[in-house]
Amino acid sequence: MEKNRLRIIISGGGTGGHIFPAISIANAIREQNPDAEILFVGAEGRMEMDKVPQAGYNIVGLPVAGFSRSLTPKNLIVIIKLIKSLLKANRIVKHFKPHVVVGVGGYASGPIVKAAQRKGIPTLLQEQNSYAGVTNKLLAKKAKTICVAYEGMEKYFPAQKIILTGNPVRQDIENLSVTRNQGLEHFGIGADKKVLLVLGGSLGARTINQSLMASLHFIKTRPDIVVIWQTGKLYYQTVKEALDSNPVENIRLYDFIARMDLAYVSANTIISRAGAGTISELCLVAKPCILVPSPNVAEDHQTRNAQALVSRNAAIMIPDSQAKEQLVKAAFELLDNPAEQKKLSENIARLALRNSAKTIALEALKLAGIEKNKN
Ligand SMILES: CC(=O)N[C@H]1[C@@H](OP(=O)(O)OP(=O)(O)OC[C@H]2O[C@@H](n3ccc(=O)[nH]c3=O)[C@H](O)[C@@H]2O)O[C@H](CO)[C@@H](O)[C@@H]1O
Repeated sequence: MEKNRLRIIISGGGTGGHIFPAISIANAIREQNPDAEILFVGAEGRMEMDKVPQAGYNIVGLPVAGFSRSLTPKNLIVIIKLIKSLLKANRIVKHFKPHVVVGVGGYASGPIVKAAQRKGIPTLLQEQNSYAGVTNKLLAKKAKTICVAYEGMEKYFPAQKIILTGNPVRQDIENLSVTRNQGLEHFGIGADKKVLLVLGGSLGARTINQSLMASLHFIKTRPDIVVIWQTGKLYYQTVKEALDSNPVENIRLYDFIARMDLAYVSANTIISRAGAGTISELCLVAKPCILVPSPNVAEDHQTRNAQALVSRNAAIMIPDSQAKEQLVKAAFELLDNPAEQKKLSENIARLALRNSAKTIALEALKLAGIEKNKN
């Protein structure tokens, strides 16, 4: 460790929704300050322990785990792990001596941000959702800056600390540089077709998959529409086998789509879960969409994310419980209604927030005592 180098810890993870923004913030800090020493702190055994090194950063894991919502003896183990994590977090902070610590939510950010706050090191929180997670709410009291993606977050955090930055989005999606024709070619779709893109978040969505499975005969009746369908890794094989025995020409099936930029430019309408990162992208690419919030997330935060759009006529929402009957029919109706598509796409575009990773990086540098030019 060099004495004069800027040192920053970025902590959190769990799902793609936390890790991708964390990596974007790190990249933006590096761009501003190429010498900065950046250390990630994640949860042992979680996705960040692979994804962060792949992105070229060092990561240390804490033995932290989540509490079970019901009273079970397992929670005793969780408490022991939490104590161990707090001790390890203290050691990391003592040894690495960060100038600032950034927490993006998820298990690991709790102990490390807390350890930094106890030592008087400035901390910055990033909340991706329109509803604050428990960890971020607890850490907010002593945090210096809280970067959020939705208006109205003073319900959860002290208003004077909040900065509306939006969620970091990959460059190739924020500044789309591909054409629709390139997209259609990539997915093997004719230029005269309408495209429905179906997304289930980084892990895939069971209900959305079941809704499409239940509508295969209906999809077949519309050869003018092509469906690009992302199932998620877990569900891919089952769906593929069903389609192998009952082929549907106008479906393109994927477990995960690497080129989301090409998928977005191709789409006329999108069906999606309401994860915060995906919503930030939908605002930037300004596409009409139908959101089916996952009912399986903490405090039903995806419904709140979706409502923030629906209340501004910027998206349609269908509850998970009604998706099987309504989803595909509603999507095809929207595909057949250019005026409604135009209205939704104009309204969702108004909610787009740009340059989020850079803005957050500049705020972190400010806390570290380094002022940078905003342009
Ligand atoms: C089940 C769960 O816990 N979901 C949470 C998780 O969502 P999840 O991990 O699904 O994350 P988001 O919706 O925020 O982001 C998904 C990211 O994966 C990318 N992508 C997705 C599919 C694909 O085929 N290819 C691809 O690259 C998207 O472009 C996007 O960048 O974190 C979000 C942010 O805290 C939360 O709002 C979600 O509630």
